[in-house]
Amino acid sequence: MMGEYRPLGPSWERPLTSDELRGRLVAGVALPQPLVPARKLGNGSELYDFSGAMGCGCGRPSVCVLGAFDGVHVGHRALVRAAVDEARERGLVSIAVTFSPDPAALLAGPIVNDTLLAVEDRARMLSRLGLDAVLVVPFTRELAATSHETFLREWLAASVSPVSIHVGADFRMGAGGAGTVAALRVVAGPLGIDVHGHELVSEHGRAVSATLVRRLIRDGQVEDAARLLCRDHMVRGVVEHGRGEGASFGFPTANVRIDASVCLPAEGVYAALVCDGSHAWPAAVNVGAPRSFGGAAGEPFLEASLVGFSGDLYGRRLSVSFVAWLREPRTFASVEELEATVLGNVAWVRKYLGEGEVL
Ligand SMILES: Cc1cc2nc3c(=O)[nH]c(=O)nc-3n(C[C@H](O)[C@H](O)[C@H](O)COP(=O)(O)O)c2cc1C
Ligand SMILES: Nc1ncnc2c1ncn2[C@@H]1O[C@H](COP(=O)(O)OP(=O)(O)OP(=O)(O)O)[C@@H](O)[C@H]1O
Repeated sequence: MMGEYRPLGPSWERPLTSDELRGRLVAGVALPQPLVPARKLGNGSELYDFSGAMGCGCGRPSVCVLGAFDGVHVGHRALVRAAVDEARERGLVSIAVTFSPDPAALLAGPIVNDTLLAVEDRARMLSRLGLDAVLVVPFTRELAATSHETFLREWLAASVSPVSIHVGADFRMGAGGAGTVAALRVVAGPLGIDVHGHELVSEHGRAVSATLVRRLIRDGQVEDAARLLCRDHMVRGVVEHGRGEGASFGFPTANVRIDASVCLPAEGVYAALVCDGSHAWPAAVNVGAPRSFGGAAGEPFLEASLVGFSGDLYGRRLSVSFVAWLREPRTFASVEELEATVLGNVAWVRKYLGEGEVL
């Protein structure tokens, strides 16, 4: 039960149970799950050795999965499962080799609000899928210009000794994206490394990708995104002082400065779970500066009205997990209308996510 995310479906015909709420927080790594400290390797990459299988070096033969794995969506999970299964059967070490920043982000230029999971949360999420280790390779322009032959022979083979590599059928790496599955096989074969190119996991005929999940989130379709992520999309940030008027409206709010580069959902109002690391509350969340008070569309802004919380959260680091879309942002003609509408949103949250503290 714990750690399981089960979508309720579009109907919301019943409230989530407290087990389901806790399960969603665990599945989304909103709770602080211990993560082994990363070990810096000579080549600048960082190794998270979850099972201790890597010992003092990376010399043991391994089964590898390769890619950015932003979001750790259902397609990434299938690939990791195949690698973990093979490693278990053959008594080998399983390892995800991932890159930071996401190669697509670096190559596309400065993209704001795009990351689904910060690298530590990505490692946390991958650790839960049974992998022995995650290697985070710093993705630089120099690495981008490195050929797939060089990366495979001199980099990968030297650092994680792969005997088998699992990637998606669309995978490409190395300079100019020349390292397709077929091209990797040409280089890997003589080195005694198998390359498995897996058919992509699809939904409704569309391959699942981090790009698709980002698009859904930016459109406010957080429940569809959650189905593909197997968890609620979560962002983290620190509580700052706002204008302080919310308290007098009958709904105090925490203004959260979201970490830069995180993929923020479409402007609008959501039902969410807010967690400070040890406690969590249901919340009605507004994304986007309040338009009734001169806020302009597009300003990065998030405020949460927590159900069952009273106290001070200033300076605290919170996670916000988006559970359901409630409505579009509005410019209200009067404070009374604003207050009634927001209190109506809070009532929805109270009904479906509970009356107060989840943890
Ligand atoms: C769940 C929720 C929904 C909100 N929806 C809107 C909205 O649609 N339009 C708007 O102008 N402000 C909206 N607000 C923002 C309020 O106007 C804001 O909380 C109020 O101005 C108090 O801000 P302060 O805490 O910075 O003083 C919403 C706030 C919350 C918590
Ligand atoms: N739907 C999928 N099914 C199976 N494997 C996948 C799927 N999507 C990606 N992969 C594989 O997972 C690894 C990590 O891929 P990557 O991080 O590039 O994912 P992505 O979701 O396609 O990202 P983006 O949309 O940003 O390009 C790669 O080997 C990739 O081929």
